[in-house]
Amino acid sequence: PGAKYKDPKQPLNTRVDDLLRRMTLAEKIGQMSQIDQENATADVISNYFIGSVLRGGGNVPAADAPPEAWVKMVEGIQRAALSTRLGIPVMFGIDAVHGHGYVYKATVFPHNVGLGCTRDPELAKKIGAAVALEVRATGIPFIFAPCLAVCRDPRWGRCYESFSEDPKLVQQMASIISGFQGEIPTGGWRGAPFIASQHNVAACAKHYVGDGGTASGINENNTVATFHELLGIHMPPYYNAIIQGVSTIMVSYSSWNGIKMHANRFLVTDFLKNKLRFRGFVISDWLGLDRITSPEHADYPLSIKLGILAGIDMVMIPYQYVEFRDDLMTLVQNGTIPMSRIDDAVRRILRVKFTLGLFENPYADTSLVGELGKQEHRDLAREAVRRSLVLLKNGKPGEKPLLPLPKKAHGGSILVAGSHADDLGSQCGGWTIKWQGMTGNNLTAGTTILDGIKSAVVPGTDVVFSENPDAGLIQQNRGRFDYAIVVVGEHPYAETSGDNLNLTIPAPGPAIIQNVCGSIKCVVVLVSGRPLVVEPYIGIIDALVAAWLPGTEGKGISDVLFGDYGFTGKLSRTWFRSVDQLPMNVGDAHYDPLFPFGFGLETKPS
Ligand SMILES: OC[C@@H]1[C@@H](O)[C@H](O)[C@@H](O)c2nc(-c3ccccc3)cn21
Repeated sequence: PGAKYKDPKQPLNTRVDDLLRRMTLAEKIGQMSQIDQENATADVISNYFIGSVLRGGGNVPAADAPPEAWVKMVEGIQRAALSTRLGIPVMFGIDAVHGHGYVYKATVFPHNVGLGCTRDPELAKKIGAAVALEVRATGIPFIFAPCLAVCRDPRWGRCYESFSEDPKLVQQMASIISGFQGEIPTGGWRGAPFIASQHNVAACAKHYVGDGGTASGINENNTVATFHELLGIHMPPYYNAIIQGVSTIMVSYSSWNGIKMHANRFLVTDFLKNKLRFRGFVISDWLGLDRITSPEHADYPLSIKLGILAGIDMVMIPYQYVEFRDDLMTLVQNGTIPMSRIDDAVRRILRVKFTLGLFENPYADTSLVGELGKQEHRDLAREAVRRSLVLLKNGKPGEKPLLPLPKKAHGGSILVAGSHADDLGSQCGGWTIKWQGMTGNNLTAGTTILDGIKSAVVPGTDVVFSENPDAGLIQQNRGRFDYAIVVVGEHPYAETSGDNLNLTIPAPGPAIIQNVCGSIKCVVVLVSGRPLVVEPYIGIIDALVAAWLPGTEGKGISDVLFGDYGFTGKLSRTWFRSVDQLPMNVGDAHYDPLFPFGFGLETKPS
C-alpha cells in the first residue's frame, strides 16, 4: 500500500510521524525554508526541497494580472515541489492584511485601525471569510494576517495595522482569524492549527510579541516593559488567536528589554509553545534572523543558531537559501542544534500542511476565480467603511449639526476639495498593489470618495471639485456653495517609512482646511492611518470625520455623510492634543486627550 503519510484516512500524527522519519536532514531544512517568489524557480524549489514561498516585493505576475495569472504562477511552484522524492507540497504565503491588497481588482477593506472602530467581532469574521475566498481565488492557501499589534504610540508607521491601543478590543477583533480559517468547533483541541475547508486559509498572528510597544513608536525598535506589562498589554490577543486554532505566528523584529524577539527562547519556546501550548508553526519575519545582529547578516551562523534555538520553525530567509541550508546543516552536524529541535520545527510545519489539506489539494480550485472582488464582498467592505467612520465634531457650539448633509443643495452647488477626495490609492493606504501602496486612481478597481459624493447627491445639485482651491476664488464664490467637503490626510506608507514624530496633516491639507473652512460651512474628512494634529483647526471646522484608510469602497463614506446610514463608529485609539503627550493611552494616569478612546458622535439615518 502507499506510504501512510499519503493516506488521508490515517490520523494526523501518524502521517506526520511517518513522513518525518523518511526525511533527510536536507529535506527537513528545506521545509523550514521560505523564499521570495523572485528566486523560486523550479530548480531551486526541487533542489533545496523548499517548503514555502512568499510574495515579497516582486512584481510577477504583473500589478494588473488577473486571478488566473496568480493561479498559474503558484501552480508552477507547486508542481516543482511535488516533483521531489517525497512530494511534500509547498505553502505559498502573501500579505492579505486588508483584503487581498496585492491583487488587481481585489476588494480592499478598511485597514485594522478603522475596523477596530466598529467593535464588531462578527463583522471581523465575515470580512475574514470573504478575504479567504479572494485569496483562494488566486490559488494561495496562507496569509500573513492578522496583525495583532497593540499599538501604543501612533508615531509608529504600522499603527494602522493595529486594531487598537486597547488589548481587549484587539482580542475582540482577533476573531477575524475564525473568518480566515473557519470557526473551530467548540472544545476543539486548543492550540492545534485548525482550517475548516478549502475555502479557508492558514492565518498568521503577528508580530509576536510587543511590536506595538516600541520606544516612540520607532519601527523594529525596543519595547521596554515588565513581564507583567507585556502580559497585560501585548500578549492577550495571542490567547484568542491560539484558542481559535491559528495556524502560524510570526515573530516581531522588535526587542523586549533589549533582547531581540527573534532570539528570545523564553518567549517563543518556554511561553508560547510550552505554556500556551501553541502547536502550529512559528515563522520569522523577512531577514528576521539576519537582523538579530547589527549590522544585519554580520554573523549568519550565529543568527541561525539563536533563531532556531529560540524556537523559530520556518525562516523567511528570503534569498540566502543556499547559505541558510549550509549553515544550518553544519550547526546540526556539529551538535550545536539538536535534531530534536529540527524535528519539532518540521513536525509543526507538516501538521499545518496536513491540516490545510495541501497533500490532497495542492492546486487551486479554479471555480473560485469569481470570488475576487465579488460585489457581495464589496458590499461587506462598504458596510465596514460606514461603521469604521468616527464623527468627532458636528456643528460649532450653539449651531445646529451640519451632518447628515442634505442631498439637495438649495444654492445649487457643493464644493469638494482636498488631495484625498479623488485618490483611490491614498484611501487604500499601504499594502495595496505595492508594499508601500500607491497614489492615484489607476492601481485597481474601486470608488473614490468623490465618486461616492457625486452618486449620493440628487440630480441638479452641482458637485464642484477642486483639489487645492485658490483662497481668492473661494472668497469670490463663497455664496455659491451651500457647504464644502474637505478630504485631506496622509499618503500611503508601510513600516519604517511611516514612522513620524510630528503627526501633522501633510501639506497642503492644513491650507485647504483654512482656505475653505474659513469661508464656507465645511465637513473635514481625514484619511489617515492614525490620529493626526487637528487642534489648531478644530475651531474653524464645522464637522470632522475620521475615515482612517477605508479601502476601495468609497461610497461607504458618502452613505454616512448624506444620512443613508448614521454614524456609529467609536475611536479605537486616543486622539491626542499634541504629540508631546505621546505615548498616551486609555487607562493612563495622565490622560488629557482631544477626543478620548471610545469617543464618537452619532447621527440617525435621515
Ligand atoms: O511581507 C512579508 C513580511 C510581512 O508579513 C511582515 O508583517 C513585515 O514585517 C515585513 N516586512 C518585510 C520587508 C521589510 C523590508 C524590506 C522588504 C520586506 C516583509 N514582511
